[in-house]
Amino acid sequence: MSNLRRNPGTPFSTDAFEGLRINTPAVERRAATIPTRRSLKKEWQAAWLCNAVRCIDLTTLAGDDTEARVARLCAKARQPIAPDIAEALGVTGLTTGAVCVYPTMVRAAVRALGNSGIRVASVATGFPAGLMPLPLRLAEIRYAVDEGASEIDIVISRGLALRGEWAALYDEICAMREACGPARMKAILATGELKTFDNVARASHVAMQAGADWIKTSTGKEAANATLPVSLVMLRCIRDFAAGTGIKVGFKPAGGLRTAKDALNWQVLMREELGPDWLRPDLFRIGASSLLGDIERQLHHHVTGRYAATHRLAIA
Ligand SMILES: O=C[C@H](O)COP(=O)(O)O
Repeated sequence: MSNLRRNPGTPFSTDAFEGLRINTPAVERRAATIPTRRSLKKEWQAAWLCNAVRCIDLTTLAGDDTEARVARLCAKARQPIAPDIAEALGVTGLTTGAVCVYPTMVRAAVRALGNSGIRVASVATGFPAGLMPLPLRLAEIRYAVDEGASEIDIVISRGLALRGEWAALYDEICAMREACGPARMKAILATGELKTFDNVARASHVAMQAGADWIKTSTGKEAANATLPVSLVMLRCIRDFAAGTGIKVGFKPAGGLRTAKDALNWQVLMREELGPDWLRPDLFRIGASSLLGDIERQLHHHVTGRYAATHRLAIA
């Protein structure tokens, strides 16, 4: 995975989204075709599922998180599928892309992951609501980076987006990007709270202009999480931003992704909208706390012809 790719950002400009009007029925029609576009069978399906594992931000963001739970999660990130299944698939060295935790759990994750190369992502900026004074949100980013996080998942101020205060939103995200220092930044738009696709598109552009390395749909705590239509809107913005600036920004759907079929659908969407470059972990992450179990189940079925007993799939 490249450590070098960063989005340097661009000056703030409303040109990219001023006259923008998203055609909602067209977005919904196109998104509805995604699950039907490719029939991924047998070896192909197994390969795509292994790629999904590589791109997972294996997540625990619960009020009762403990260092012991984070250590178990990290063990799962290091060995996401059972060794016998990995061997039968001819896959070696498979890990998840990152683990994603609260700031106070970063140190435990760094310790548990050692020199595995798996990145530690931390949410910050008053996740999930972001309703804290800006200096405190920036201090939280710095704390997580000091603890060892190499990726920071910030939440945007939904109020600024809902009021159309795009320049103020840009300034805030720029300050967050600066506070991240060397850590790469994912900007969570919380699309379920932005009301319209037009707002989702505008917030996507503003976050990319402000230097987000990935744009991310949801915290997993909103009433509406990642959907294919909202993802399609964000991917079209990523495509336009890349066309206009030459800068490739990554995408992270998150929240409510639980099934192997979800993992396949989102990869098909990425492939169709942005091409194969965007199927690598430096440009694509799937944020999920309970997706890996079903992927493992499907891989087990692929190898053995039967589904594994639940106790074999103890976590995630
Ligand atoms: O960033 C990741 C999300 O919090 C995960 O949401 P989830 O628990 O619905 O998978």
